[in-house]
Amino acid sequence: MNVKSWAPSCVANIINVPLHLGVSRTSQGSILTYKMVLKNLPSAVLLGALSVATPRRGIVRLSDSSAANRLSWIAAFAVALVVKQMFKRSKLIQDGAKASEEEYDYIIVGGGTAGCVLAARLSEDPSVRVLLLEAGGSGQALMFSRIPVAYTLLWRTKHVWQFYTEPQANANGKKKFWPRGGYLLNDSMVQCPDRAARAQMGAPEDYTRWGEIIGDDAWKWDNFKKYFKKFERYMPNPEFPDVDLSTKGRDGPMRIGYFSFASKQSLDFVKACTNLGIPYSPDFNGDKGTLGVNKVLTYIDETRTRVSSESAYFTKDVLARSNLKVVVNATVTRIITEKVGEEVRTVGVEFAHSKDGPRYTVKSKKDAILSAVLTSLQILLLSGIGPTEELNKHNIAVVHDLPSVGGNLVDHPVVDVYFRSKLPTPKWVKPQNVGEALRLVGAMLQYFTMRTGAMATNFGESAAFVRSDDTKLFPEEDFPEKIEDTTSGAGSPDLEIFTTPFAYKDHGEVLFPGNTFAIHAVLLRPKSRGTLRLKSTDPWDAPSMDPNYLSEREDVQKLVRGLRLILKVAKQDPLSPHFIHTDQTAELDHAMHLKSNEELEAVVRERVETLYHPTSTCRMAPLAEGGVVDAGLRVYGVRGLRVCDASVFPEIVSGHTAGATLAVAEHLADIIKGEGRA
Ligand SMILES: Cc1cc2nc3c(=O)[nH]c(=O)nc-3n(C[C@H](O)[C@H](O)[C@H](O)COP(=O)(O)OP(=O)(O)OC[C@H]3O[C@@H](n4cnc5c(N)ncnc54)[C@H](O)[C@@H]3O)c2cc1C
Repeated sequence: MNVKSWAPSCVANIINVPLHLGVSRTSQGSILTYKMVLKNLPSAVLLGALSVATPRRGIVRLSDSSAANRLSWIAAFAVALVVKQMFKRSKLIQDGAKASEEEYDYIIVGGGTAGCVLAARLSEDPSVRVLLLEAGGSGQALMFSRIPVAYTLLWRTKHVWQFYTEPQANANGKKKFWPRGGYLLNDSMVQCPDRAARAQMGAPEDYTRWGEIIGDDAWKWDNFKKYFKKFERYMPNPEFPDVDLSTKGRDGPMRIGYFSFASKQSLDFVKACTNLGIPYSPDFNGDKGTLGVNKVLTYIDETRTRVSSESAYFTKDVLARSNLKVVVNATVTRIITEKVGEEVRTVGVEFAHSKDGPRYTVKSKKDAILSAVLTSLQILLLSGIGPTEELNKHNIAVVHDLPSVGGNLVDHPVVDVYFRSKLPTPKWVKPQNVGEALRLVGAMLQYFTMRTGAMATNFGESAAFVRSDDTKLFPEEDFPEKIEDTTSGAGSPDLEIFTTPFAYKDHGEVLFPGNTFAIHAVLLRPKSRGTLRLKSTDPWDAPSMDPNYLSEREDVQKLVRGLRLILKVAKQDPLSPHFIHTDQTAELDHAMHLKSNEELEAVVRERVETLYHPTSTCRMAPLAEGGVVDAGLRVYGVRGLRVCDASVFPEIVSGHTAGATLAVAEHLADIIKGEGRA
C-alpha cells in the first residue's frame, strides 16, 4: 500500500471523527465537548500530517503523489496554521521600546520553569511591578507542547536551542547534543515543552544536604517540602490507591498524577523489579524517600495534556494583571550595574529583540532575577561578574570578581540498553512502515477522541530508583570493588533505571527497525564536574559547555552496575517473555550479559548521553566553598541581583530537576515577599 495515498484521508478522518463524536456524545452528557474537540483539532491536523509523512529522512519511502493528495496536505497545514494563530497568546508583548519606558520592582530574566513561577507569585502583590523578559515566545502557542508524545518532534526545530557540548574527553571525544528551551528565534517559546514531563522531585535527604551546605534550615527537607506542596495539585487516580494524600499538594497550579500511558512492557518492568527485590514505591515523592519502583508520576493532567509552568502559572487572570508585563523574543544581553563607594548595585538590564536590533535598557528598583539557567552564568560574565581570569580573557571589565561562576557544572548521564520486543510498538514519531503508520493513526484516534492510549506516553514510562551499594542487587562476590558513596543519605538513590517503549539513539534521531524496547541507566549523583565558559562576548553565541562526563572512574563503575541491573531485570518475569532474547541484531543488546565489566565500561563511554539536567553553575553555597549565591539566592557582592533556576542547586538532586526548580522558585517568591513585609 502506498502510505501517501491514504495519509490525507487519515488526516481527514482524524478531523471528522472527533467532530462527529463531539456532536453526538456531548448531547449524551459525555465529557467530550465542542470546546475540547476544537482545541484538539489543530494538534490532530498538524501531528497527523507530520507524523505520518516524515519523509525528510527517507525512513518511509513515499512514492509520487497525485495533485489531489498534495492539495490535501497543503489544506491540512493551512488549517493548522490559521488555528495556531488563533491560539497565540495576545498578552505576551513584543515591544521592547514600550517595556523599557517604565520602571519595575522586579525584572525576571527567562520565562522557563522558574521564571513563570516567580512572575506569577511576585505579581500577586498589586503594589509591586514585575517584568518578565524571555528570549523565546509562548510554548503554549505550540500545539505539540500539549500532546504528551509530541515533544520530541520539536527537538530538531527552530523552537529548541541546538546546543552541543565540548568534545567529551572521557566519552570517546564526542560532542553531546543538549536540546534546550527556545532561543533567539522569532517563534521560539517561553516554556519549552521539550520535557519528558516526569515528576520525580528527588530524595528528602538531597534537600537536607542543601540546607547543611548553605547553613540555613529553611532549605532542609522538613521546612522546604512545603514548596513542593505549594506548586502541586495532585490528581488522584483510582488505579494508584496507595498514595498518601496527606503528603501531597492538592491546590497548587501544577497538575500532577499517574495519567500518562505506559506500555505493557513498562508495567511488567515494575513487576519484574519487585520480583528482583526492589520494593514497590506508591509515590517516589513522599516523605519516605525515593527508593523503589513504579510507573512514573508526570506533569500530565487527567485529560492527558502536558502541564508546563507557563500553562499552570500564566492563567488568563495572572496575565491580565496590570502590574505584570511579559515581553517575549527579548534576549537579555547584560545586567547594568553601578558602583556606589565599594558597593556594586544593579540598576537594570539590557535586552534586544535581535542580534542587530536596538538594545533597550530597563530599570529595576529592587531586584533583577536571572532565571535563564545555562545562560544565567553567561549573562553574569557578560556583565563583568565572574572569575577575573575568565573576564580578562575576553577583555570584559571586571565589575565584581566571583571565582565560582560557571564552575561545578553537573548533569545526569544516561546509558541505553536495547532489546527486541515481541509486542508491536507504535513508533509515534517516525513510523517506519505501513503497519506502524496504521498503529499510529489508531493511537491518534484513541487520543483525540477518548483522551487515552499510547499518544499519552511521556516516553520515560516506569522507573526504579536504587543504590549502587545495595548488596541484594549487587552482591559482593560479583561486585567486590568498594565505590565511594555520593548519595545524600542512606535512604537516597544514586542509580535510576527507566523504560521507554522503543529503542532509539541520538535523542530519537535514529530508531531501530522492528519492535524494540529500551531500558536506561542514569547516574543520579555523579562525582564528575565540568564548566560553563564564554566562547565570545557575543550574547548570541552559546556558552562553551563541558560537563566533563565520566572524568571520575567511580561514575563509570556505577553505570556499569546500572547496566548489569538492567540485564537482570530483562531476564526476570513477567518482563522477560516480552523479549526475543535470541535476536542477534548487532545494534541490540541481547548478548551484552556476555561482556566483561571492562567491556561494559567501554559501552558506557561510547553511549553516554545527557538526561538534560545540567545544574549548579551558580551554586547556592558559602562564598568560600564555591558559592555564587547566598541562602536568599542573592549574588555575592552585587546588590539587587539574584539567580533563581536549576543553576543554583548546591548539589544535583537524585531525581529529576524540574520539581526542585519549581520549589526553589516558590521559596524565593516567599523570601522576597517576606523581605517586602519586613
Ligand atoms: C529535553 C528535556 C527533557 C527534560 N525532562 C524532564 C523531566 O521529565 N522531568 C524533570 O523534572 N525535568 C526534566 N528536564 C529538566 C528540566 O526541564 C529543567 O531542569 C528545568 O526546566 C530547569 O528550569 P529553569 O527555570 O532553570 O530553566 P528553563 O526552564 O530552561 O528556563 C530558562 C529560560 O530562560 C530563557 N532564556 C535563556 N537565555 C535568555 C536570555 N539571555 N534572555 C532572556 N531569556 C533567556 C530560555 O528561553 C528559557 O525559557 C528536561 C529538560 C530537557 C531539556
